[in-house]
Amino acid sequence: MMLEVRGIDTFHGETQALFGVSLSVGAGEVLALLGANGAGKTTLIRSVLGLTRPRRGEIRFRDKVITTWETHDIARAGVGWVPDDRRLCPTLTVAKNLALGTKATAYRSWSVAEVTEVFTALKYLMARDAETLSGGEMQMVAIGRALLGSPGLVLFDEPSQGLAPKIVSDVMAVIRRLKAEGIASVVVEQNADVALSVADRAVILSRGHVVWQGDARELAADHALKQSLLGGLQ
Ligand SMILES: Nc1ncnc2c1ncn2[C@@H]1O[C@H](COP(=O)(O)OP(=O)(O)OP(=O)(O)O)[C@@H](O)[C@H]1O
Repeated sequence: MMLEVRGIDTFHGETQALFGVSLSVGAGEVLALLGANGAGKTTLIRSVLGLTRPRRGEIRFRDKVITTWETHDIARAGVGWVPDDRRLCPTLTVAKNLALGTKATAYRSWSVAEVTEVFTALKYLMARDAETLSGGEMQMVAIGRALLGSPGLVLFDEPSQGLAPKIVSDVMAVIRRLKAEGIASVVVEQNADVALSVADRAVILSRGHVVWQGDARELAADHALKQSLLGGLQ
């Protein structure tokens, strides 16, 4: 198993955001993590990354308990992150932003040439400061940076948010390519149909609780189930 989250309770101050949440992601598996605003999706990602630590429960990555590891050690173990707000260094060039994310792990390394092969537009943007990029271009840099970090698992937080349909489909193609190479992904999405189009399995959170988990295709095909679980979110 690539990632196993077992019964975590995570708080922001005194406010509990996750209640006994458990989920798992196998090698090369794509998990869609769905739910309304405030359901706890980002908190789950932050818990895995050691940014907001769970008070109870356990997180394992490749059978190692990482619950109390430092964030940089979790990254070095092969957990990649594409944050919803991209988190680029605004006054550094695209090339420097990509270089900052580059590291070796136990997983396959990516070259800048491979990243620009995936996102061809990046080739012509290398010398531009990150703050001058469009939202879609920033997202490509954020994903490229995650790939250059040689991940075995990538946590995508709202990858389609604010992007044109063409870029959304490029991003989903990257997730499929990662899968073909055995790299697992967790895809947090407000847009359920986009995430379900690439996912093997889905987990739905509601107010910090897992309320459904199962086969992504089954959920995608069952309009009534989607409606009852996700309401207007599809
Ligand atoms: N820094 C914080 N301080 C206090 N409460 C927080 C903080 N971050 C999140 N929360 C609360 O924790 C709960 C879960 O939030 P979280 O951001 O994980 O949800 P989400 O599913 O990612 O939502 P969204 O789709 O809106 O990003 C919400 O009730 C939110 O208000």
